[in-house]
Amino acid sequence: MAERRFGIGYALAPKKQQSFIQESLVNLARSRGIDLVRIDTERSLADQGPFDCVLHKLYGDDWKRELAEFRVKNPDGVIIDAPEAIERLHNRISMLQVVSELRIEHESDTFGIPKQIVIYDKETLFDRQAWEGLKFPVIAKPLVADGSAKSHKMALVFNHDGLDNLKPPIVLQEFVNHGGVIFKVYVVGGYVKCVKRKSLPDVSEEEKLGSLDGLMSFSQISNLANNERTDDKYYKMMQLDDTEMPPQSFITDIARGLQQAMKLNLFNFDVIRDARFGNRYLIIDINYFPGYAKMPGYETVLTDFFCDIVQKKEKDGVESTGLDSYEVFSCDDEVRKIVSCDGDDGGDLNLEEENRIQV
Ligand SMILES: O=P(O)(O)O[C@@H]1[C@@H](OP(=O)(O)O)[C@H](OP(=O)(O)O)[C@H](O)[C@H](OP(=O)(O)O)[C@H]1OP(=O)(O)O
Ligand SMILES: Nc1ncnc2c1ncn2[C@@H]1O[C@H](COP(=O)(O)OP(=O)(O)O)[C@@H](O)[C@H]1O
Ligand SMILES: [Mg+2]
Ligand SMILES: [Mg+2]
Repeated sequence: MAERRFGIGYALAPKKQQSFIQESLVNLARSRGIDLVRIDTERSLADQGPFDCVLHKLYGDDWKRELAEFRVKNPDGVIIDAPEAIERLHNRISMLQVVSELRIEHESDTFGIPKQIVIYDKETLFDRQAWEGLKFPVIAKPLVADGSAKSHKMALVFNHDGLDNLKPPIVLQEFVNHGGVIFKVYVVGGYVKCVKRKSLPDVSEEEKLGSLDGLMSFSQISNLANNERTDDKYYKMMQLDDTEMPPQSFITDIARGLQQAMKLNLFNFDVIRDARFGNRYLIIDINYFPGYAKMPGYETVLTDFFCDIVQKKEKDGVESTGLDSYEVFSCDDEVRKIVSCDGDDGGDLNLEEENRIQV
């Protein structure tokens, strides 16, 4: 009998497609019975395929409608992941709210998020009362995290003078010294991998007091222009060798907790270790469908995941995958309100190029 083959359609932005859909991944998947097929976003999704599974990272209501139509016409198809679940990550407040709701006990380590406030208008930005409990320096982040270059444009703000350059809606988050190294935890279904990356350097007491500009801007600090991130040379170059990793079981528990709470399979989160304590970890960012190609052995990890999904679906039906795509996650009205901020209201830090941090 001919081997049963499975079709997985992918809908990705061109840059993402280029980095993720590598020949090595396509070939490995094919050798294990899975055909990765590009979805033509100019045509109706429901008219393409047939797909056992749809993999996607696209934004907007049109795309959500395409997925809804696909779901109606293909009740057996799996959508990874549900657009409603992904939307939580498009807003830097709702993104981290889920962390505060996790209950994980660990003998020696604790976790949380940095102190932060959301600012919707200039008036509140300069209102000292709104700032109660928050200390300089702070990082100003655009409220919306929609994958645009603008949504990654941040500023380290040292004092009130630095506030003039900010354009709400923004999140102001306390900057926490963490030894210049960030931990990125990649999750693919049941797989969890933690790697080290370069981060912003610590800020000394003198720098806190002496900054003339009041603000320095930066963007995507943990991403290098060159691609050599996974080998020994990279770690030496970045002097990451000496940094101790967080306990694996602790990180895995957080990853599983986040996965269950968010109902997502493909994401990563950024963690820093608070230099004041050494056993206190802070989650600062969660990203949907991150740059997996940077993960060592990504082809095998992703192919294993694809096989797992289609086999579960084949054996026990779509419900068994745990990926019923239109299950809307429960959230309160406030979250619902702030996650639905489409359009050009994502805040813009409006920063001068000369303020860029050199690392
Ligand atoms: O492109 P890459 O490989 O740098 O991946 C980006 C991620 O880098 P990471 O894997 O965390 O190092 C990146 O993570 P950070 O936000 O930089 O922590 C984002 O996930 C980014 O997606 P988006 O622009 O937020 O939609 C990711 O960009 P897209 O590939 O999804 O455009
Ligand atoms: N609260 C914080 N304290 C210290 N450094 C931070 C903090 N928040 C962010 N950073 C630094 O800024 C970088 C970008 O912030 P992040 O929230 O991850 O945004 P992005 O979505 O663009 O990756 C992080 O990788 C880290 O180096
Ligand atoms: Mg990040
Ligand atoms: Mg991010």
